[in-house]
Parts: sequence; structure tokens; C-alpha cells
Amino acid sequence: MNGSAPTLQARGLECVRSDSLLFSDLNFSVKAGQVLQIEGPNGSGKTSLLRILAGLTPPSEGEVLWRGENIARRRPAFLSEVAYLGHQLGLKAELSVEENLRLALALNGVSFTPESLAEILRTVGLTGREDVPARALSAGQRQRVTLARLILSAAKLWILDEPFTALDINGVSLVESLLEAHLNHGGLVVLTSHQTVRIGGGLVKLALA
Ligand SMILES: Nc1ncnc2c1ncn2[C@@H]1O[C@H](COP(=O)(O)OP(=O)(O)OP(=O)(O)O)[C@@H](O)[C@H]1O
Repeated sequence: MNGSAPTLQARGLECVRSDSLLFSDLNFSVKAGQVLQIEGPNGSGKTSLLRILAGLTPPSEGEVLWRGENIARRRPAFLSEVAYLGHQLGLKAELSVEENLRLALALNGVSFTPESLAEILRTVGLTGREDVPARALSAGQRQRVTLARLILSAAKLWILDEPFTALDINGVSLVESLLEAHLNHGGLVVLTSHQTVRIGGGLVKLALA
């Protein structure tokens, strides 16, 4: 699945939830170096769309293509290239910050050294919190652990549900610089946010009603 250019395409996507039509005939394309920001009021279907794009939920109609191929047909190859940061952050409450990171990396088959781990923790502002159990972290600190996982993942496509939530001003700047770096390395991002995303270029918006 690495053969063709990294592009995420939605073709005729429809989503029905609890007998309500959230959206239909949604068509768009995101390519390397671009951020697609999905906007819309509460309940308009932003998270539902992200879950479809991440291959977690099938659409009721239409298809999602990654590198020109339907993600449902090439699931393992697609999942190896995508990182999804959802509302449920997926941290183990009893494990420390460092243990959570080591676990996520091992599960994803990403190699690391004590030095690279320490460097990432410094980048996300968690130096000195390595041994704190996740349950004792603040909401913003938990969000920072998931940012560390994101940086360490080799995923080409980042799908981020409200990545700025719970973060302070420095945290927001951190996410913006991570986005810039990811785009400069040929990455793609799809995110939801109720706030203005400040990146240099490549920002495309999609509004759900
Ligand atoms: N698994 C589900 N089963 C039934 N209904 C669902 C399910 N997931 C979402 N919904 C419904 O679909 C609608 C859209 O939800 P969704 O979370 O996609 O909206 P959103 O735009 O992300 O909202 P917010 O801005 O509040 O995060 C809501 O009315 C929600 O109750």
C-alpha cells in the first residue's frame, strides 16, 4: 500500500446514527502536506466522520480510499500508517507515564532508546513526571502523553479529535509545531477543532451542518 502517493479520499460518504442522517454524499481529498479541519456544531457528526476515516466504523454509504485503495479491503496496511487520537485517550490508569509510552510503542512495533524516550518527554513537557501513574495526571498532562505517542508513531496520517482540548497556551503552540513538522515531512492530518488552527499553509476546511 506504499506504492502510490499518500492521499486520503472520501467518496460519497454517508453516516446514519440512531436513525438520523448526519451527513451524506461527502467527497473530499487530502494530500501530503495538508490539514483538513472538520468544523460543525455539537452533534453534527465530526467524531463519527473521523472514526469512519480511521477505519473504526464503516460508513452507511460510500468509501474511504488511502493511496487509492479502499481502506476496508487493505485494513492492516492502512492501520499501519494511521494514528488516531480520540476522546478516549487509551491510557492505562495504573501505569506510569513512561510505562504507558513504552507499552504503546511496543504494541506498535516502534523502536526507541531511553534517550529518545527522554527527549520526547522533554518535548511534550513531561520531564519529571515519568513515574506518575496516568490516573494522577491532569487532563492536559494526559493529553501530552498521547502527543508523545503521536510523535513516536511512524504514522503518515494523523486523525485527531479535538487535539487542543485541555491544553494550556504552551500546549496549543506545541501541537501547532508538531503539526507543522509532520506536514513538512510529507504527513497528512485530519482534525476536528472548535478553534482557529494556526499553521503556515495547507489548511483546508470542511463544514458539517
Ligand atoms: N455509537 C453511536 N450510537 C448512536 N448514536 C451515536 C453514536 N455515536 C454518535 N452518535 C450520535 O451521532 C450524533 C453525532 O455525534 P458525533 O460525536 O459524531 O458529533 P460531533 O460533531 O463530534 O459532536 P461534538 O462537537 O459534540 O463532539 C450525535 O447525536 C450522537 O448522539
